[in-house]
Amino acid sequence: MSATRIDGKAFAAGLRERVGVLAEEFSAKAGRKAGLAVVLVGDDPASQVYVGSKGKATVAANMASFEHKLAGDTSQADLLALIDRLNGDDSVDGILVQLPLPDHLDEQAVVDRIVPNKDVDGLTPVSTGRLALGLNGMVPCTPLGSLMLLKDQLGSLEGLNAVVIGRSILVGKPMAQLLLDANATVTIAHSRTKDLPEIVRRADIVVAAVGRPEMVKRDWLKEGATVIDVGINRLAPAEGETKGRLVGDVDFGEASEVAGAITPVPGGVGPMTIAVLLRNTIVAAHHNAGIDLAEGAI
Ligand SMILES: NC(=O)C1=CN([C@@H]2O[C@H](COP(=O)(O)OP(=O)(O)OC[C@H]3O[C@@H](n4cnc5c(N)ncnc54)[C@H](OP(=O)(O)O)[C@@H]3O)[C@@H](O)[C@H]2O)C=CC1
Ligand SMILES: Nc1nc(=O)c2c([nH]1)NC[C@@H]1CN(c3ccc(C(=O)N[C@@H](CCC(=O)O)C(=O)O)cc3)C=[N+]21
Repeated sequence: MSATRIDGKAFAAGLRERVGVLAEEFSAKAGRKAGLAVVLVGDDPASQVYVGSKGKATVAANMASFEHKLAGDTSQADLLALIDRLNGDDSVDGILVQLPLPDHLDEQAVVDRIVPNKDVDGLTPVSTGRLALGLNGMVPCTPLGSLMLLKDQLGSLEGLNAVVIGRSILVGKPMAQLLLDANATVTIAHSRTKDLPEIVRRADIVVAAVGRPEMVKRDWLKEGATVIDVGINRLAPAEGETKGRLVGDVDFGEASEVAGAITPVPGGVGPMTIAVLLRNTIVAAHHNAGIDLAEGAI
């Protein structure tokens, strides 16, 4: 049996298209474009690429993109001062600080400084608290994009056993919360989990968000399971390659033989993250400008 390949890239393109239409209408009503500011500290080449592609996608969706690239030795005070400036700038609707930050910076203090109504990454205490309480609010992009793919694939998630591998604030925890809200039965696994393959074998839904290349193997999966591979790992270049291959946390070749459906890397969750970031930004822009956006409009 060969699994259905879940085409995140195509789903994301559709979402970006709808965001683009809403953004066009927003500009006409508000007399300004919706704006997203992305802050990058240091010159990690992979992060540079993400920031560049986010910027292009933002402009393509009829929104304004503000990129702030700061030196790797930027001080906490200077970074907080930039956040304060963006908080007070009416042309900025969303602020994303690319994580991880260099070690000398206090990540949570920086994220906490973002005003909740511009928290398009859903990482401030207000956003995480609202998600925990089941209230409307900004939801982190990768988990929300993953949930969209799951609902598209499966319809109702009610009563399904879901195993999330990883418990980060950015991915694992909010993913588990969303699955719980969708009435799945949720298990969260992490680096101290015992008998991980056995736990994963019980799952109808597996979300892998670990950061370990091709960790999840064929015999970890129940026949027909739906697999969401969040991992983005760059392998070392093979002979004759200049750049190593990009792989997920799941061994795609093996898993495809048992899973019912699976997201590829690249072309799965990654493009959804960017599309949902734009979606969150247009939602924030409507709130910030006091313009109604119908429930379920996007
Ligand atoms: N596709 C996309 O859009 C995105 C992809 N990513 C990718 O997703 C992956 C995870 O990202 P993120 O959540 O930020 O990573 P973190 O490093 O913050 O978290 C990794 C989690 O995996 C757990 N873990 C580590 N090793 C094991 C193991 N051997 N067995 C079980 N659990 C383990 C850790 O457990 P513990 O808590 O005990 O340390 C931790 O909870 C990365 O590859 C990242 O690049 C991230 C964001 C967006
Ligand atoms: N505050 C914060 N929020 C984030 O959401 C965040 C972050 N920090 N730090 C880094 C991770 C990583 N991340 C990705 C987004 C898109 C792709 C993506 O589009 N990937 C393409 C391939 C890209 C390529 O070829 O390099 C794909 O999977 O098809 C990947 C990874 C967001 N992150």
